Amino acid sequence: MKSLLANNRPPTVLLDLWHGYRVPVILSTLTLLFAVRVVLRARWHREKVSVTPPVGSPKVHGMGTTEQKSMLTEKETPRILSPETLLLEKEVESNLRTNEAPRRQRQSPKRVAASKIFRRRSLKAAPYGLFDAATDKIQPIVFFASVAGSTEKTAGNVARDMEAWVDSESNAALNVLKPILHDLFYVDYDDYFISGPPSPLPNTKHFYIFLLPTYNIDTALTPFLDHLRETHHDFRINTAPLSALIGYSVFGFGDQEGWPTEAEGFCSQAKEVDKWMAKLTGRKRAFPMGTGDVKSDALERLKDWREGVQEVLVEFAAGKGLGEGVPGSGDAVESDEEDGDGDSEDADAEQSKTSTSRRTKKVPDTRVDDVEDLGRMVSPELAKTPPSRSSRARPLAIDFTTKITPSLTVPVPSSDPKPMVPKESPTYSALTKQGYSIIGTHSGVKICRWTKSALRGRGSCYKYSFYGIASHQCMEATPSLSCSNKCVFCWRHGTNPVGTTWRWSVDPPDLIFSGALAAHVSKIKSLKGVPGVRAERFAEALRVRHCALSLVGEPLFYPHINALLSLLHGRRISSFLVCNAQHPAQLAALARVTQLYVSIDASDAESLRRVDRPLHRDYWPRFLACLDILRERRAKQRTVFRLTLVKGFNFDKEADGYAALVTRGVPAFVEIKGVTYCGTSSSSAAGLTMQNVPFWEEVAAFAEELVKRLNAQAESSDDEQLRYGIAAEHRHSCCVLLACERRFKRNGRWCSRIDYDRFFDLLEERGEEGDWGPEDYMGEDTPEWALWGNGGFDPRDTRVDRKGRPVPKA
Ligand SMILES: Cc1cc2nc3c(=O)[nH]c(=O)nc-3n(C[C@H](O)[C@H](O)[C@H](O)COP(=O)(O)O)c2cc1C
Ligand code: SF4
Repeated sequence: MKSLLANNRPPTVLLDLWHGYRVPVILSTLTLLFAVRVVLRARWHREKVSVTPPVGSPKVHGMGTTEQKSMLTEKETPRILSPETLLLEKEVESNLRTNEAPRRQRQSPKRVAASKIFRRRSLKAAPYGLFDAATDKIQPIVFFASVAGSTEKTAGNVARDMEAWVDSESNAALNVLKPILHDLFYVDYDDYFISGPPSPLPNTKHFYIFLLPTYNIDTALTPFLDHLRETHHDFRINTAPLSALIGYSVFGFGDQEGWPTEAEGFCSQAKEVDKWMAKLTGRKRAFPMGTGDVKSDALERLKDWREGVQEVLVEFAAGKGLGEGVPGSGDAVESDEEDGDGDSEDADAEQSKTSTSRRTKKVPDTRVDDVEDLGRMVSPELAKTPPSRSSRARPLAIDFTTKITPSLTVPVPSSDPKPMVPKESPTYSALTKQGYSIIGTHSGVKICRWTKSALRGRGSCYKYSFYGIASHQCMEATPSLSCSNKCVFCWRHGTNPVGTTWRWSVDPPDLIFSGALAAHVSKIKSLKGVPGVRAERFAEALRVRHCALSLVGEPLFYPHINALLSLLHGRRISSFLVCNAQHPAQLAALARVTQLYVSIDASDAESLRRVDRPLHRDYWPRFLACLDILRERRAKQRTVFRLTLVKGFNFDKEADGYAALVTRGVPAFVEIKGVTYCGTSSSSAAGLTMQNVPFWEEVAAFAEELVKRLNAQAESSDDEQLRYGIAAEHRHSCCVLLACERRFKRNGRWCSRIDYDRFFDLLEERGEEGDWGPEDYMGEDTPEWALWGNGGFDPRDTRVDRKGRPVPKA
């Protein structure tokens, strides 16, 4: 054993050495290994960044990947930038122009890093969103996306056109900068779509413009939409992180050959971007989204839209901001609830009661502006009695409604006449709260729900289906808020003044005309941010083409009604005037209107008293006199009886009575419409509930019944003028149109529409008293979709329910 140990001496020495130095050796080795690992790790990371581009990035020339020609032009080939260069580029980013080299692209869904929220703008807290016209400048940024290249090309043209516009002499003083063009595939979303871009120059405020195609397949637009959605849903980011922008607008390109309607996907991605941007900017849609079909009208529509956006920029530059009124909405589908409050007598609140369900509505209005109303509210009995003279407001001035005079001379008002609706009166505040603009002291204008609906492509009123009235170009107005009836179904009970005489000061017609037009256009402008408003309809809506003098009150009450009509016609604005058949003298002296209506709310005296609750004691003779005037007028005017059916009040067994009235007045048309329940206190006091609203089937059956009786009379009296037929329907507002067959059927087809241009030409050429009549300005045939049995909904539009959801086609 000893010899073995002697022979093994060297290992013992090694062991001793190990024991003596093992601690420093182990420590040195560990240190060395750690150092090698650190170095290797650092090198590995650097290589990964440069060799493998982020997922979805354009592939880089000379980096071991192939070039993607379709997405990248030569100029746009990304460079690998040093951190210093990146910083520098960030600073000058806003000044980069078209064809800027892309820095980075994200195509994969965005991952939210915890640090993201604390970036830039929140710390800088720039006074964004507020635009100071004296010091600030607007920087438009045109973002586009393109796969096949057409949008890219168009976007370049848009940027150039805008640049030329900025450079033009007339805009020299505008503080709008030349637009910057960005391809959405290459911008870093975090830079532009979390808190708005950094502003390298002081006082620069950004305006985003989007030009987007739609693809129903995965493209680089998909991650962009994901980014917008995720940013909106990220609870750490405030609800409107892009409110720093002064505004935005979107234009979508699509193909209607493959995707004919929006419901079928036309421009759906542009619509999505528009929706998310509304949310992220806190409703800063500055101009309605435009759309264009690349195979037909895209360029034309784009031009109109661009000009609209430029107008908005001019307004911004002048310090007017997004303008007054509706700021738009971030809601994906906006409820139409606001519209359900009964916008107008003419509003035709959508009520197709084809189903069996009956909605009940609470009775909202308890305002009392008139002592008469109070009495009637507390006592339904009192409501049935005509008002006593003593209960009427004094002073009783000239009752011009009984003054038989062929001319509409201004009545001499009582001494010291007062304004009908003074600014400080409760009536004024009640009406303005309901959305009326009061013009002068006795006139009003209001945007009806159909105008809004048509702007959004959600359907027009029955007057479009029947007569071709473009609802978005229609102004609903009245020159007299006062009325001599208190109809049970009137929307405005308790808010509009009543009386049989004009006892107020009189405003001149030009004040009413220009005031109404200005108020209407300003209200239209305030709708530009509302979701779904169509750019082309918005642009058209700024040019008023029709005026419905039927809002509330009695237009014939206004002493200068003829002068007002002549102002309208002078601007080639058509006039549909609805009167309550209580002012025969004024009706007899009325100048030509495009279409003249008389409300026929009952078929006999007792029923008329219950429904219209007229203030005139001799209401029935007045009513009949008006029918006789209409008969006289029928060769010169398009005359219409408007029947409003109220179940339990005026139509259950009255077809014979109405047939007799039609025989007396022989109107060109009879409109039959189910009442729209307005739920006001006075209507409930009169005993009106939802039960009084007829179903569509009931209205349709009544129309058929009336036609049968009229045609029987035509047979028995051998008078072809009494032969009527059902020319059209608008089922979703429960409305049917009867027309005189002899006059309004051409080659076996109904033609209820109007040639408005021809009407104005005839008025100019042959004059007011000239020998011309309705047949001379008869328009196109009634469209197929509006004919009896076809529903009457404009196929260009999309029907929605009250929550804004598309209604499936029947
Ligand atoms: C595969 C494919 C899917 C498309 N999907 C839609 C669609 O869902 N809705 C639509 O309106 N247009 C659709 N289009 C039409 C494009 O949006 C339209 O051609 C657009 O101009 C393409 O723009 P770009 O050339 O800039 O990529 C589609 C086109 C293609 C080729
Ligand atoms: S006629 Fe004009 S105002 Fe009347 S509901 Fe139709 S669009 Fe509105």
